[in-house]
Amino acid sequence: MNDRPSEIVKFDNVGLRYGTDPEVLSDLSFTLYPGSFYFLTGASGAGKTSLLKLLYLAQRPSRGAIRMFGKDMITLPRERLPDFRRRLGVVFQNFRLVQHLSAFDNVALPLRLAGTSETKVIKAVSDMLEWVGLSHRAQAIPATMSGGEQQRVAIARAVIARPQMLIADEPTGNVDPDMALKLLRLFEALNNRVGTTVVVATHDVHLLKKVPDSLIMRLNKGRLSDPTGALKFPPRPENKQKGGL
Ligand SMILES: Nc1ncnc2c1ncn2[C@@H]1O[C@H](COP(=O)(O)OP(=O)(O)OP(=O)(O)O)[C@@H](O)[C@H]1O
Repeated sequence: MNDRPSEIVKFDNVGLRYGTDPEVLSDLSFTLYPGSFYFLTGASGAGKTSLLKLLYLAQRPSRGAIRMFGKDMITLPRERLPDFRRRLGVVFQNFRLVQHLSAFDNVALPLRLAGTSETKVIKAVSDMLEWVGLSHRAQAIPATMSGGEQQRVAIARAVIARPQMLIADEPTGNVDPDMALKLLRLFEALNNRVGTTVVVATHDVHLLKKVPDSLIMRLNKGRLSDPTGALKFPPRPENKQKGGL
């Protein structure tokens, strides 16, 4: 039985200010649908990271309503947030790898937290490291890795447990164009085969054209526009959720 909500995220008139500063996000009203692939674009300082922080529940809005997974996130008790965060895979702009753990153990974290058997962890993490071209760096700790390598570890960690929603902040900012495309294909595979809703913030306009079915959200000085109009009539990806990654 499919008990997934018909919308995964709903923002209604959301605003965000830091302290007493003017709002950095204003009047955001939009819906994200399960299984869709969204790009969030906008100039530096437009508010992309701030919007992603609201999505990955690191920040509460100053006003407005946010529903995620069918629940009101504004009134949700703080102690229930971890339940919802576990459904999300997040690629942070500054990676946030655990510095004393190897690449392998960083990627394994979400599976081990979920109680996955060690045999399955070894297979899944080895396959994932191979996909992102880091098999030979499995035992390296983050401080000895390049920015691009750390970024790939962060991406592998975010997708390994097949989250319901993947939120990625400039996930290809530190890799060359070939690797950027490969990582995008990984997100697409997760989106197509597992049905993960994907939200990727990027400056890179070339990236947008690489995912034909993607929807574009554009931020300009904290306000959202929808240049393709697609957000108003989001596709219902009934043909997704076909199988494993
Ligand atoms: N913790 C904070 N405290 C105060 N102001 C902040 C904070 N985080 C972000 N801002 C301000 O909010 C605005 C939006 O920043 P944000 O990082 O969300 O934009 P962005 O579009 O992600 O930028 P970039 O592409 O450069 O990462 C900026 O004016 C920034 O200075």
